[in-house]
Amino acid sequence: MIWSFSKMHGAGNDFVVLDGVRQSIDMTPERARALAHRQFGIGADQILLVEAPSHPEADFRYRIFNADGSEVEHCGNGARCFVRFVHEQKLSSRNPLKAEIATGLITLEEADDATVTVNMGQTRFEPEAVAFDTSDLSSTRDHDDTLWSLPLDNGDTVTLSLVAISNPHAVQIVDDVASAPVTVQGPLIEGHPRFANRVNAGFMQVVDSHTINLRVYERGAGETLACGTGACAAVVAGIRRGRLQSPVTVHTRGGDLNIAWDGTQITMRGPAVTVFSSEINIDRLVAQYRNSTAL
Ligand SMILES: N[C@@H](CCC[C@H](N)C(=O)O)C(=O)O
Repeated sequence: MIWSFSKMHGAGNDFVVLDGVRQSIDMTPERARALAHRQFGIGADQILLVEAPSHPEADFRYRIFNADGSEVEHCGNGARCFVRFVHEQKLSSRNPLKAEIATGLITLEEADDATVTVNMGQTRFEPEAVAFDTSDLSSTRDHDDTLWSLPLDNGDTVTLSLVAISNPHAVQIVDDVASAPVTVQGPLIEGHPRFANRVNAGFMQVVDSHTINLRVYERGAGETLACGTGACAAVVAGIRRGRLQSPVTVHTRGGDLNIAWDGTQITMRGPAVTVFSSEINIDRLVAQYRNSTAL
């Protein structure tokens, strides 16, 4: 079966985007892994699938698969690419658009300067919202936030803010993102047994009250050049901790994102870029991927 796709990125967080409205796409974890593989596939942090909605108020349903094949609740950089894709592929000229994600509806608007603004939906802070087991763990208060001290397997203890932007995030403040132990602590936090559904691990350096530097070790994808929901989670955590004021410019390794939070609504503005569009034989790709001796 031949699938048309676009290769896109939002601040360097890259995607294979598929139109499941005009073509029949049966996505499986293995197909997502094969498409996302950097050597044996097209290569992507996430696979995005645009489908017809089931919600009466939505224009489309927007589904997200991590590079490891897991289907997840939200993807901020992907949401911006989703709108650009829908407009470029002439699936709809509507602007703004409403998209159905796993936890509800999000609103997205493309601007004349080629940026996209997304109203990111609900924000929650209870440990249950990120499926975090707090039993016998110590916590402290920092302004409006609760910080959890989590011992890691390597002997480090990290101090985490918990934020769900539909998907789960654990954010810590570090002195310097360049030297932060992202690749050591990231996988230990991501796969910590206290997070029943794993978690995205954010490392935020506060530059001033309207600026942060951010790196995120993403659940199911490893460290990416940018994470949109991670940027939202970091900004919300920083505001709740009294370190930041809305709006905030988030410098990531792949570019800048602008995040605003009024205590209820969180919006993200940033770029969405199409690299190329092409076609792939998905059955042949998966067969080659299965036969690869290197995996
Ligand atoms: N890159 C994304 C987030 C993608 C999903 C995440 N890895 C998860 O598992 O929740 C973004 O831009 O938000």
